[in-house]
Amino acid sequence: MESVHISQVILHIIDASLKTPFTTSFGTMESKEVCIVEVIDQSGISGWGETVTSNDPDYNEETTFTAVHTLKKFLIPAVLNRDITHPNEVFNQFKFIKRNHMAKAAIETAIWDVFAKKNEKPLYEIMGGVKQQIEVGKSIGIQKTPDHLVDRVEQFVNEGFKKIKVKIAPGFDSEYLNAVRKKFPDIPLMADANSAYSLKDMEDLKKLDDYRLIMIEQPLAHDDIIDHAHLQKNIETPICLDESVYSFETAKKAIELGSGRIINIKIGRVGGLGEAIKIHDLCQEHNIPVWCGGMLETGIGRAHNIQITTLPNFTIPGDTAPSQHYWEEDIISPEVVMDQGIIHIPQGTGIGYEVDRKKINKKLITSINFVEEKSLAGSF
Ligand SMILES: O=C(O)CCC(=O)C1=CC=C[C@@H](O)[C@@H]1C(=O)O
Ligand SMILES: [Mg+2]
Repeated sequence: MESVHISQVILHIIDASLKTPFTTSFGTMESKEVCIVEVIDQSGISGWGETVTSNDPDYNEETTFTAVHTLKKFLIPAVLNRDITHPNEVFNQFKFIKRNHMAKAAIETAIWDVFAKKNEKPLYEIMGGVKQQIEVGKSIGIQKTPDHLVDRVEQFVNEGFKKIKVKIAPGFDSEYLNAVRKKFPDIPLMADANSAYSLKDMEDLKKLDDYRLIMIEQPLAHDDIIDHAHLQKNIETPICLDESVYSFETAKKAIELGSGRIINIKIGRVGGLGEAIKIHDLCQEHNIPVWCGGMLETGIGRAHNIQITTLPNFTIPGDTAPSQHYWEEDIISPEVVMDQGIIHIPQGTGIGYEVDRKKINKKLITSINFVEEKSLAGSF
């Protein structure tokens, strides 16, 4: 395989407004600033990634502002004008920087994309993907009433989604799940609590077993694997970890402790594709199924999610709904579409979708161009 030499990086910072506000136990998102990372190889080929941060540090400790700072001051200098033999080495090159995984993933995934394009292969082939199509799930934010939730579930069941994920929190759980199960007794249904509960809620959490959920995602604290292990011993419903598993090491520890039986892999949360593939492989060795979580990405991040979902142990439909579920207009072409709950893997090189510069420019707040060390000067 041909190595890559990144001779230029451009950060395109855009304002991305969701079609429908998205409510979870920690708040409602209507729009966010996204830093689109374009890395340009000396051959002129571009690779693309994006920050999956939001404007507030409500999912993890990062924001788009912190990510742009970390990219400018540390991550871009670490790869600019250097030869990269394989994108697998990039995460290790960043290890002098603690955490900041979403910032790292934004540029590491772009390097995977440009590497695949330069070697004229689809990204899934470089990663060891085995599927030509993937099943798709839909994540639904907290709704005003149980009836509103049932209506949304009905809409998405009719669209053919293979898994329905509903957000829950204290006061928005049993009544809502009961209403959905009454109308849809057999659909593959899961709930995501985004750390809204604690072990003090054990009796409420035990009630979740009444709804035959395929999993309960991240019920307890965002940085916990001990209480989750205790809870898993007390409920039948498989626990799926999201926020708690931010690295290969935390995945290893969570598996050893029995903190959960399923892991939601998010490329941004774990620091990039290299780390995500390592976690996938570890889970496969321990018969822990994984699926690809979503972070309300634009088409660039969505394309990376689709590519990684072709790996064999991604056996549960991910939160990879089509572009039109999020954006009036996505920034890729073609947009991500779904056919009765299935996305067909694009056969183009790299991420398989073209990035539409005109559509980026329509949402552009600012762009920052890095061609050599001196352009890294300046304050923030
Ligand atoms: O991108 C999607 O459709 C999934 C969105 C989603 O469920 C989430 C996005 C971002 C943070 C969380 O609120 C939540 C999750 O925890 O999976
Ligand atoms: Mg989650």
